Amino acid sequence: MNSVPHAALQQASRIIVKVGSSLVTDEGRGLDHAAIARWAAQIAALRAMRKEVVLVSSGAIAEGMLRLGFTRRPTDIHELQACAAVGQMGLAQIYETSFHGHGVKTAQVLLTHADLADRERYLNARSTLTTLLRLGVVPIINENDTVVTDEIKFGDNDTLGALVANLIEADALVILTDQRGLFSSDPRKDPSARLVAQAQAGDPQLEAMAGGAGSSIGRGGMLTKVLAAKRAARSGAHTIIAWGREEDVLLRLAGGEAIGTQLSAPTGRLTARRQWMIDHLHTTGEVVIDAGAAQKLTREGKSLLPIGVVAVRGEFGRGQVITCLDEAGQPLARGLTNYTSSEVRRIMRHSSAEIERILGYVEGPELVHRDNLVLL
Ligand SMILES: Nc1ncnc2c1ncn2[C@@H]1O[C@H](COP(=O)(O)OP(=O)(O)O)[C@@H](O)[C@H]1O
Ligand SMILES: N[C@@H](CCC(=O)OP(=O)(O)O)C(=O)O
Repeated sequence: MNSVPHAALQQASRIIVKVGSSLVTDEGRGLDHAAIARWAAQIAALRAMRKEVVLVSSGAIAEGMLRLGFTRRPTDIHELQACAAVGQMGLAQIYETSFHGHGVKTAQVLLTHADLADRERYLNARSTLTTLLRLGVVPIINENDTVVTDEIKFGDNDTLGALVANLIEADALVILTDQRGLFSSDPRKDPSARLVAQAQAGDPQLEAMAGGAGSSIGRGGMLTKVLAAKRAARSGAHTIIAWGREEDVLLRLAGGEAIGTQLSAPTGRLTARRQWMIDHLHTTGEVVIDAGAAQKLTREGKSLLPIGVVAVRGEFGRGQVITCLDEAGQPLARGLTNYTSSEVRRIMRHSSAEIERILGYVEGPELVHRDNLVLL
């Protein structure tokens, strides 16, 4: 056991756990009920510690191949999609059953890269996932293989895990795989390979160490995991790569034990988000706010509510960066808007309690939440 503590999971309150195909399907032999039951028990225990967990599970294609009698991975994309559709039924069923035993509800969420590239869908996916978490549900995510073609396909679920970590601003991404972590070279090929216990996510040396998938079941190998860690770090999430069959791996990580490889994010989440907004030089929309709202934003660290808005300039969509100006036209802040320009024109000068009556729905009481706001 490594004596250096891994604080990432101990301190995390929102965690993405990704499990690879070879683990889930016992190297393609079929869904590994015992292993899945162990992860479900651990995730239920993490939830009892008030940690929110999202599970990204691969294995649909491998399980579908088995169920449909393919002995080799099909090369035809539609056969692969058919396998994924069949196998996904098995995944949904086994996760639902395994978590049910612990009184935990699960939800199936199938996503494509295009869903997260489109701002509107991105925001919807984010709202759905955070709502599920708030309701105490464990979302089980996989790629929506049925509708993807090569160019819009997530190459792998490691990337999907990182995108989801970015999407809901998770604190940690745990990638469970069939090796004990990242080694200095592929341990299947190099018996002298050494485990890397800790490194900075994004360190270019890691990419040189990581090779492709060592089995015919997995897809991305270690390279996609190292790149996923780099991507997750952009929103401040630390990544841990560990062996999924390690006893009580999630619970021990949550206890601060060093298991596998920790790839730390160099900057905090808010710094990264705020940097992104500051970098956003050209905003298409502006809102003019009254003196009271300006005071709340600049002096009291509060969110911007629709009641403080006196004018809307330009057109903007939900989730876009807008500039907040005072009544003299001085830019005060920039932030991500929860409402479109036409919605703001209808709800400005109204209290947040009136939003539902005016629009028929509520995206949130704030026009720009404090966490999504940067002062200029
Ligand atoms: N530097 C490395 N350290 C550890 N494993 C590596 C390395 N380079 C390549 N690999 C291979 O990556 C494989 C894990 O990736 P993959 O097969 O895609 O698993 P998963 O299905 O869990 O995503 C390992 O079995 C191993 O053979
Ligand atoms: N959506 C695919 C995921 C494929 C994939 O990324 O596999 P892996 O490299 O094992 O995580 C499936 O469920 O089979």
